[in-house]
Amino acid sequence: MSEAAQRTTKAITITPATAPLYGRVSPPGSKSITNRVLLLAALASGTSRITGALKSLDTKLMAAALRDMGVTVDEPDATSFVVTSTGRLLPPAGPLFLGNAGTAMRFLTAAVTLVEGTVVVNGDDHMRKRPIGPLVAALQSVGIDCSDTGGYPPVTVHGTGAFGSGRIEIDGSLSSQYVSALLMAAACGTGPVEVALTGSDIGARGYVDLTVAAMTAFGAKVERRDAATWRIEPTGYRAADIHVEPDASAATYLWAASVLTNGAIDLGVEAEDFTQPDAEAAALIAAFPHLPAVIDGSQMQDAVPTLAVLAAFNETPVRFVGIANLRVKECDRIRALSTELSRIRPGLAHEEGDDLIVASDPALCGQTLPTEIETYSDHRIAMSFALAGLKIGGITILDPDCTGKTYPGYWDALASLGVGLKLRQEEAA
Ligand SMILES: O=C(O)C1=C[C@@H](OP(=O)(O)O)[C@@H](O)[C@H](O)C1
Ligand SMILES: C=C(OP(=O)(O)O)C(=O)O
Repeated sequence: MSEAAQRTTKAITITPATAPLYGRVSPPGSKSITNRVLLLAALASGTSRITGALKSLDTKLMAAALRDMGVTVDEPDATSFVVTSTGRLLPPAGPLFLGNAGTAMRFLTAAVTLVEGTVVVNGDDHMRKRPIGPLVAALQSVGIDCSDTGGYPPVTVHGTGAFGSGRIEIDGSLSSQYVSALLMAAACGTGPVEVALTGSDIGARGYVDLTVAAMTAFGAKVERRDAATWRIEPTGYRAADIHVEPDASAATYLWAASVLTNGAIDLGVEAEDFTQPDAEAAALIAAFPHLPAVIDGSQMQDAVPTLAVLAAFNETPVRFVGIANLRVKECDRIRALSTELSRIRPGLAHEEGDDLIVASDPALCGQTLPTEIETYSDHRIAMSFALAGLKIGGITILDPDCTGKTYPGYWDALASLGVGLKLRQEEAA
């Protein structure tokens, strides 16, 4: 956080919607796809043009890290990157700083094995609490000289300029990003690489599918041998021109705002046209206020905060299962959702193991319950609880700028739909 930001505290209070929300809001480009194609373009020799891209903190951190490794990343407009590279990453002058951008941190931890030299990959205080040990162990298992800090960042990698070849096993249960990271680096191997899952099944398989699709667009050859194994040929990557689809996780807030206010927000893209896993949440959101009694969040993890806040206004309670790895996202989201929902109304949500149960209370609509929502520097907590403010008076979101991680224009988007927002900015004590 900048020094100036540390001196001031910001908060936004949402005015409940008194009429259905109608209008057109285009979600920003997909964070997951943008950070994949930025890296793949950097690993390709030539010039790649990326349009429809997300410009947010997470993608700016990825772009900056690539520039630190000798890649030319131009930004001709608000939604484009033009990446020119030799296909080789050069040793950076200092540690790579990746904030709390999980995709940048995990993807680059594997990619910098392709650098001839030592690279330190680090993040902010929040990132240093997000596990990376399984990915480092997998890299070590194929002879890559790297180490983490007690299973967490910073990671130090002594790269040799190549990824090697053969079979690499990875426990992806904590993060599918570990799998994606290995797959993308593997195409730069000295021979075929086989990536095999160990441990329990991974959630968010849809993100691995995103990775394979992005790799293929840049000329890689990936064969899925079975549900837990991929074979990657040592093709390297060729430059490509890519148009990034809108962000499906960002779309969930707009879909939820539509159903909460009985409105119709036009996103300019249909749910079935997304390739990202969170688009699966569209059907559930459309079922509101008759959400099912149990929702398995494992394949739509980033939509769970949206769905959990929606569940507070559902006709019946909802249990969220398959969400254990929400504990190691930007914050412990299970704890954050339970705590902040119950801050609105005691007992509105609680944890049972790694399940989240939302009691649901449609009578909350129309009440005024002044509540300051702690957002834990988590963009999805901020964006999700803003939805509660559409139905309950007095909902204030603390540190609203944290939405800049993936959706800098979120508050402007709500305002453009006629949502009343009151900004409070105070000099920090
Ligand atoms: O691969 C990706 O782009 C992502 C994978 C998911 O993380 P994990 O696989 O770490 O759960 C998701 O939560 C994140 O927002 C983006
Ligand atoms: C978990 C998320 O992002 P990341 O893991 O890329 O930091 C997210 O965007 O919800």
